[in-house]
Amino acid sequence: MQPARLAAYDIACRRGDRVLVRALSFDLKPGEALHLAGPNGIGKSSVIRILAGLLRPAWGHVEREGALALSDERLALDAHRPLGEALAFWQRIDGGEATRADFGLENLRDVPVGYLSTGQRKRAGLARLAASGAQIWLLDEPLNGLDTHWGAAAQAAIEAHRAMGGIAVIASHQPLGLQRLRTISLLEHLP
Ligand SMILES: Nc1ncnc2c1ncn2[C@@H]1O[C@H](COP(=O)(O)OP(=O)(O)OP(=O)(O)O)[C@@H](O)[C@H]1O
Repeated sequence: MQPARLAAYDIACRRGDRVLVRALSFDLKPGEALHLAGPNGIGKSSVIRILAGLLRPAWGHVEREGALALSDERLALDAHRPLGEALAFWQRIDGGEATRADFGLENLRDVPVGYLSTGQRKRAGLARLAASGAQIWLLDEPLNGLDTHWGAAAQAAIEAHRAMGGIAVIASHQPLGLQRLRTISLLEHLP
């Protein structure tokens, strides 16, 4: 894996006519993880979209070195295809290697993506992320909809990614059980 880096310099986030977050800076190197914390509506998803390059910061800038993959509530898999086919299709496009992370999807490979339950959809999204080969993972509420077992499996997959030199940014209002985790509360970055 090429050395990755993700850094934010004095970022401000505006949505509509409201500034949500200001003066947010960090610098993440291989193996590091950041938890963006804060209550509903504070701007966690908006910051993730800025880091992904999908939303322009009102101020400041982001520097990325390495490929980036995003997992959020929008499942990036074709709803009408069987899950196994949908994952294989994107794995060919994304060009990643087969992942060892187990999201318990083996028995669901013939089920159309659109029929998956909330937790199964979340696991499918994480499986696509894990198979992408991207060094930088952006995860927006990765534990939402997951039971205790699969919540722990998702966090184990993040730890395995870090152990291989990957970077993870996790936006979540829930506590996380990751090692050496840096936490930034967006409550400390209100305008
Ligand atoms: N396109 C938009 N235009 C204007 N306001 C928006 C837009 N998208 C989101 N917002 C507002 O920005 C604020 C932050 O939303 P965001 O989804 O980033 O918060 P969050 O911290 O991720 O919340 P949650 O924990 O509920 O997912 C909310 O008040 C939301 O209504």
